[in-house]
Amino acid sequence: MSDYKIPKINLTKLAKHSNSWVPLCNEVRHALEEHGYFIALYEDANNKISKEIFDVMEELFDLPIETKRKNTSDIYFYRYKGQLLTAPLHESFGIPHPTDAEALQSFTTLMWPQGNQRFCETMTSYIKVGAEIEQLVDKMVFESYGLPKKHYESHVAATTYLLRPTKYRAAPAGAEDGIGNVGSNIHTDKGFSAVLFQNQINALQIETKSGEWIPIDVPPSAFVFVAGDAYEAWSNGRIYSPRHQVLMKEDKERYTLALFTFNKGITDIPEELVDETHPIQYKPFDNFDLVMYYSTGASPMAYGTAKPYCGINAQ
Ligand SMILES: O=C(O)CCC(=O)C(=O)O
Ligand SMILES: [Fe+2]
Repeated sequence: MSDYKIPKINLTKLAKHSNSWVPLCNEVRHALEEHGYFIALYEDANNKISKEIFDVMEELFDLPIETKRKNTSDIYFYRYKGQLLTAPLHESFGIPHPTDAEALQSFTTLMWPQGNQRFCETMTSYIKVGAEIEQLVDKMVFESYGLPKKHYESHVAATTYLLRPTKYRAAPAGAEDGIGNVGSNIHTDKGFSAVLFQNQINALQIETKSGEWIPIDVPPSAFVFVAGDAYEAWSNGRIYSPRHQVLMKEDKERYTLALFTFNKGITDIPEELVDETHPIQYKPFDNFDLVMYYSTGASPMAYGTAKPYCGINAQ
């Protein structure tokens, strides 16, 4: 591997008026423009995320298959996925609007009609921290671009969350790399952002702009912030939505909690992000329609959807 350095940014105890705020905003923006992701260290989360988080995930995935399949939705990413031919190690759920206590409760009741208070409380401990990180990062990106406040306010008003608890089984012994050990096939994310929190099993790989695959070594209790296709389009192509995949190399199962954001309504490309060196590249777009476009097979899984869906002069 080249001398590539995984971007790591410490977001701990960031006071908006401290001297480090502006340089750190620039560092966050730079990481997302150059790498499309960064490892977020966020010690404010210490002791906030319940120690039982991966225990309740195990309990969720141990439910009978008929129960798990009750997690349905018209939206592709919002439902249970498992027993996939192309990613046999993968299983995941979609919990829409998890920041809303009632929505989380309704998922919980669907899975455990008798109730499961521990699941709700434990998940909430992650959702709060994940949303805090996502909001902080977005604020930093918008500020770093010097955008008028109204842009950030309308972005916040349009943000919706989706939590995907995901389990990857360990690959069978002797599994071939990229075939038998696939946890997630090569893809880009279709929303604005993903905040990932994993048990201590590494398996995520992210592609650099120059086509190199980097295995992401995530320090314990750190997060990975990944930009998606909607962030790329919104930023007029400045932010990079990296291709990534999950390849299971250790003989232990892996759990990830992925908190995604998708914007509702029409997202405009801020005119401040268009200039001579960055001519307009994307049309205003509907993030959920982009998801629909992708899920009906109009653009291949292994590539970004921003360009084909709302790119100007798309090929
Ligand atoms: O499990 C991970 O680390 C990544 C998951 C992922 O890429 C996704 O759910 O879109
Ligand atoms: Fe992803």
